[in-house]
Amino acid sequence: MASATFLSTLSLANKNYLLLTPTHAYAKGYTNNFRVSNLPSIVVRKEGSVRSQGFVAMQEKGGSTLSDDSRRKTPHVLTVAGSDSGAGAGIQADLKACAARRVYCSTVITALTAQNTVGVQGVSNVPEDFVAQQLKSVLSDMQVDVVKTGMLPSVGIVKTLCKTLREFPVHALVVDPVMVSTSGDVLAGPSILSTFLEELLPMADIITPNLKEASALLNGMQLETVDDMRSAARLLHNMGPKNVLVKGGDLPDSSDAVDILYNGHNFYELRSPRIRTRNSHGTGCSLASSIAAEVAKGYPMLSAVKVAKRFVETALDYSKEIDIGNGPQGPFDHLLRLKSHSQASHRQQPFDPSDLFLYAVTDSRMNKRWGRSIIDAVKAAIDGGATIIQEKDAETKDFMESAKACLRICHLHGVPLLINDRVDVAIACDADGVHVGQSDMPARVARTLLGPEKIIGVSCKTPEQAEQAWVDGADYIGCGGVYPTNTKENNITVGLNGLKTVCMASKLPVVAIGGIGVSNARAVMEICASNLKGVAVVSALFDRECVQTETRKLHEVLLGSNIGST
Ligand SMILES: Nc1ncnc2c1ncn2[C@@H]1O[C@H](COP(=O)(O)OP(=O)(O)OP(=O)(O)O)[C@@H](O)[C@H]1O
Ligand SMILES: Cc1ncc(CO)c(N)n1
Ligand SMILES: [Mg+2]
Repeated sequence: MASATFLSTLSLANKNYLLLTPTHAYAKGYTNNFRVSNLPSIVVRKEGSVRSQGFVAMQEKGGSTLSDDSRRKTPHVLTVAGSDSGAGAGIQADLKACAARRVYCSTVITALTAQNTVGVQGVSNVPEDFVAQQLKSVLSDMQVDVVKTGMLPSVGIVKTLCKTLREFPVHALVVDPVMVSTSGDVLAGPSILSTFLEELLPMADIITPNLKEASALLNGMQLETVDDMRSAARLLHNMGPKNVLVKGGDLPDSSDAVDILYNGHNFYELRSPRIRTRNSHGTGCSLASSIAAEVAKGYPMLSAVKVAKRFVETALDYSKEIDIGNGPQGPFDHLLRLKSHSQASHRQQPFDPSDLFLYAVTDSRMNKRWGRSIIDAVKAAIDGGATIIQEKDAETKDFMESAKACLRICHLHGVPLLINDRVDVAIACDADGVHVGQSDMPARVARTLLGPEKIIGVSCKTPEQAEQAWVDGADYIGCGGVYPTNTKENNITVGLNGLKTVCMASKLPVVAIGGIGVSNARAVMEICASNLKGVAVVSALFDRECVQTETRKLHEVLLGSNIGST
């Protein structure tokens, strides 16, 4: 480990990183973005985005390998909420959701509720000074990344919380402004509204009201349509939180579960099919805790909300058969059936759209032609500056072997590995995700199989396909062929215009593909769409004698352009 006052520029593959120790991160003022007090180190990318150093094994300037795996920080959420004796919502839901998302969760209990599937039979608030004592116990000792609030039943408790948070600042604050349970019982009365609005909301990184709560915060405004939800999100954003998620679980006559996320610049309409189930008690608490969990892992807010929503949807789907209690709303299952999904507490590599910068797609025929193994090809591409790798077309048996070997190399260098088409191979080797074409398994089905956090890319040629990719939960779009190519037979060329049309039509990040190389990469970038994040290449890297040299040349061209920087 580098010395405590060490600050240096590291070169990893062709990327430059700054290695900052905790001392320096504080000194540099990065603590607002990332809580680093017991992180051994953080990596700050050249472009400025900050990442926790989860899987680090990197080459230091002097040549020694830093391996911090054993000192990895556990992501930590503190929930400040009420207990639900039925254990579907409140503290109990938060603990289960965080456990399912593999994040540590500590608890400050604000109230006890006697509650079941019928409704809330009683509430007993925890005395204010004892809430303060619990907060201090946790925050003064444990390294909390994110505080998530649920039921805050009195003005005194809200004020105590705000005061304590000013004393012990954390990386992020997720506020679920719980007021009324779905059964209609009051959990926090109207008297707390003004303190919520004046003190708590302005401190929040995100607030997650349901329709009734959004209406209560907005003086009884009627909310019945998705447009109303957008207006509410904008008005709530004016009250100070950085992000607003208006949840539409209770939207009448909607076949989809629609939520609106607004960050002050963009609206994101997040849709998932409405799961027909009685077991939906606690969805709100679980969603907010899952958002907190993903933010604690280092996800940006939009990704955190998307992953959290997918998790709630999957859990609802898996809970349809549960039969607990006699009331109208049963609890859902956070853990039991979800265990089949990846057990990792850290994603090896949270998806960052800038990873699409130089996207290398391997090709077994070309490797054969040039007498190199796929492993050598991947190593050379990464050494040349490739930022993401997609492994393509091989027989299953070889594919598994080579995918595992490539994964090790990729992860050593912080480069994600995606598998082309084969969701089964991606699952079997725990790759970072898949890329599917229009005639492959639909992205929505791939998402169900892969779980909420894996990366899914979809090939799209039209705005309609791009829209479907978003609806299906894809993370990025591959658009092309931009130019004619020999790699893919009978592939329709969309040209620069087609590429631009798809970029303009979608909020998803886009990588351009098809006939791109050193000579024309610049022209591709110059279409200047802010969501065009990079180029994907096959022949220009792998149908050449020296993969590393070709990758490096392309890397230089891309660096010289303004790709992804707008
Ligand atoms: N039947 C459903 N199918 C799919 N998603 C749903 C369903 N019901 C709710 N959701 C989703 O669950 C999340 C929580 O939303 P909801 O509106 O239910 O919150 P809430 O009313 O605060 O929940 P709670 O029941 O815990 O009070 C949202 O992302 C919403 O879209
Ligand atoms: C304790 C508690 N918190 C939150 C909710 C909202 O679902 C609930 N029903 N109970
Ligand atoms: Mg609800």
